[in-house]
Amino acid sequence: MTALLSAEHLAFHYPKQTDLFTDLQLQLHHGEILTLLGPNGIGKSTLLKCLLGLLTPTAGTLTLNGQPLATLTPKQRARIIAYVPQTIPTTTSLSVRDYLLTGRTPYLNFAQSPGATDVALADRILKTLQLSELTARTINTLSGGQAQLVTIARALMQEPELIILDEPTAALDFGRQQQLLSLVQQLAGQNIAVILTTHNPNHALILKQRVGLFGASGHFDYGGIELLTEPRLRATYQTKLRLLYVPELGRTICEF
Ligand SMILES: Nc1ncnc2c1ncn2[C@@H]1O[C@H](COP(=O)(O)OP(=O)(O)OP(=O)(O)O)[C@@H](O)[C@H]1O
Repeated sequence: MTALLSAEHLAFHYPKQTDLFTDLQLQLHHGEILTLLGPNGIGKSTLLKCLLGLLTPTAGTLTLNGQPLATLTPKQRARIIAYVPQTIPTTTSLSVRDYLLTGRTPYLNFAQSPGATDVALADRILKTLQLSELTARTINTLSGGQAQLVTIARALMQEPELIILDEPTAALDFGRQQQLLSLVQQLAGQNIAVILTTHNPNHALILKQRVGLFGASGHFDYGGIELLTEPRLRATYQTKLRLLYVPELGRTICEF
C-alpha cells in the first residue's frame, strides 16, 4: 500500500546553521496518528514545515501519495494536507463561520464564493466540535483556546487526508485536551491521518500509535509507543521522569 506521506533520508538546516535533523525517515498511512515529541527548539515545527512544503529540505525526499511533494501545487497540497500552526491569527474580524469558509479556498476557482454546501459543511463541522454557539462571533473576540479549536475546524473544511497540528493542546483546558485527543482518534477512524506535536508524553501514550521522538542531540527515532522507554524519555527531556503502568487505566502514564 502506498504511504500517504513518506520521508526518506530527510535533512534540514536553516541558512548558516547546523543540521536540525539528518537522515530522518518516516512513513505514515491513511488513518494513522503520529505524535511528535522532543525538547524545546529541537526542530519539531521545522519538520512540520518541511512536510507541508513550506520549507525545502536540504537533503532527502518527501512524497505525498507516492508523488514528490515538490511537484504538487500549493492548491493540490492544500486538498491533501491541512495545517494548524502554533500561532493562531486572532486579529481578524471575520465571523467564525466566514473564517471557516476561507478553508474552502483549495476547492474554489479565482473569485468564486463559497456556496450553500460549503456553509452547510462549516455548520456541520462546528456542531461536531461543539462550537456551534460561536458561529456568529468574530475571531478577535475568542479566547486562545476557542481560537485554537476554531482553527482546527477551519482545517477540517479542507477535507484533508492529513491534518498537521502544531501543539494543538497548548491553549486548551484539561477537559478540552481530552476532547482534542478524542477528536484526533475520531479523525483517524474516518481514515484521516493526523500528525501532532506535544510536550506531554502522555498524549502519545493515550493515542497509542506512531511516535517520532527527537533526542536531545537532534537524533530522531520513529516507531510505535514501545519507543517510549524511561531511559529514552529521560535522555530526551533531561529529567528523571517515571513511566508507571496503571491497571485502572489499562495504560502507562508518564510522571515527574
Ligand atoms: N526561520 C528561522 N531561521 C533560523 N532559525 C530558526 C528559524 N525558525 C526556527 N529556528 C530555530 O530552529 C530551531 C528549531 O526550531 P523549531 O521551532 O522547529 O523547534 P521546536 O522543536 O518546534 O520547538 P518548541 O517545542 O519550542 O516549539 C530553534 O533553535 C529555532 O530557534
